[in-house]
Amino acid sequence: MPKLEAFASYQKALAKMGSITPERTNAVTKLRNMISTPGKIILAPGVYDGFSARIALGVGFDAIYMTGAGTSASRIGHADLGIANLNDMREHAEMIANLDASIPLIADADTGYGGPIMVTRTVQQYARSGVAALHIEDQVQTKRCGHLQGKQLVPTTDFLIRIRAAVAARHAVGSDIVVIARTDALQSHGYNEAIARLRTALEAGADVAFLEGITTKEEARLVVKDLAPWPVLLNMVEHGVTPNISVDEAQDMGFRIVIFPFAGLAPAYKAMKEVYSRLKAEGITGAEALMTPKQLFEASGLKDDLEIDAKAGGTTFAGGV
Ligand SMILES: C[C@](O)(C(=O)O)[C@H](CC(=O)O)C(=O)O
Repeated sequence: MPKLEAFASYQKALAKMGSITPERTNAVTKLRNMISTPGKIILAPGVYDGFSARIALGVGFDAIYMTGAGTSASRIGHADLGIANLNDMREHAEMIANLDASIPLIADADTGYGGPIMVTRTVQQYARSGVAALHIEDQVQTKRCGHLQGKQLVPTTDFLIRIRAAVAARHAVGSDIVVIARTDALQSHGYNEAIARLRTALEAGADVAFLEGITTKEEARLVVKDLAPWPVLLNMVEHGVTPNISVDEAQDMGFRIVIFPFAGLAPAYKAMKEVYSRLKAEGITGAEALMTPKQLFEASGLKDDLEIDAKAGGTTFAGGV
């Protein structure tokens, strides 16, 4: 391969890993372009760690979604109760965003992890880490999953302060990161209050609205209509409080983004539980249908890594692995 061509391909491999900036800007721009494409719906499956992200990236989606619930479960082994902090979430998001920096990562940012100064740090750190969009909500700091009972909210003014801080923060770092305003007000304050909160947040500069815990298809249709022309995200937590709405249905309703937070975590739980239980009971995993170690590593970017090593002139893996 001529030297220049080899260098370009080396740069491309590095860019894919997020080591240089153009692809990162692309992910945000790409996401913004998709959001502004009329009729387009962005489907983002939930990923909760590097492996699930690799698998989703391999299947190929417009974007991927880093679930806070899944991050909490996989990174710190806790339920979604506001236990994962900014550092846990940001580090996780940075790793995931840079597995393939050309695919936009939408990441959960919970409450923004404190007052306006913390929200500013959150947005700036997420943006610098390569995250393309983040959502900030109006629950109290000791938050809980939006599909659990007993949620408590901050007053609208405090929610607005969070959103204002988020919008100002992205300008300050020269980022175009997409700010998604999420309200959890539906459960305790009702539909009208929830819509009013979202409208205020959008008027303050948020790009996308997220009504958490939609309980009926009628409500789903209504939120899109009531907030038009602003883009609205649908959180498709299966077996939570929201009825099952397929991607096609969500598109017909006019949603612009749909996330399936537990698309990876729920089946992973079931599969692991079964195999661990079989191992304990029978002394064998029964893994006949599972992959070889090499195939598993290929799912984790083995080929890309070997290519980087070889292109840089490394000889460690020259004989194959
Ligand atoms: C979207 C969400 O914030 C997440 O962490 O993925 C959760 C999902 C869940 O715990 O059901 C939420 O809806 O609060």
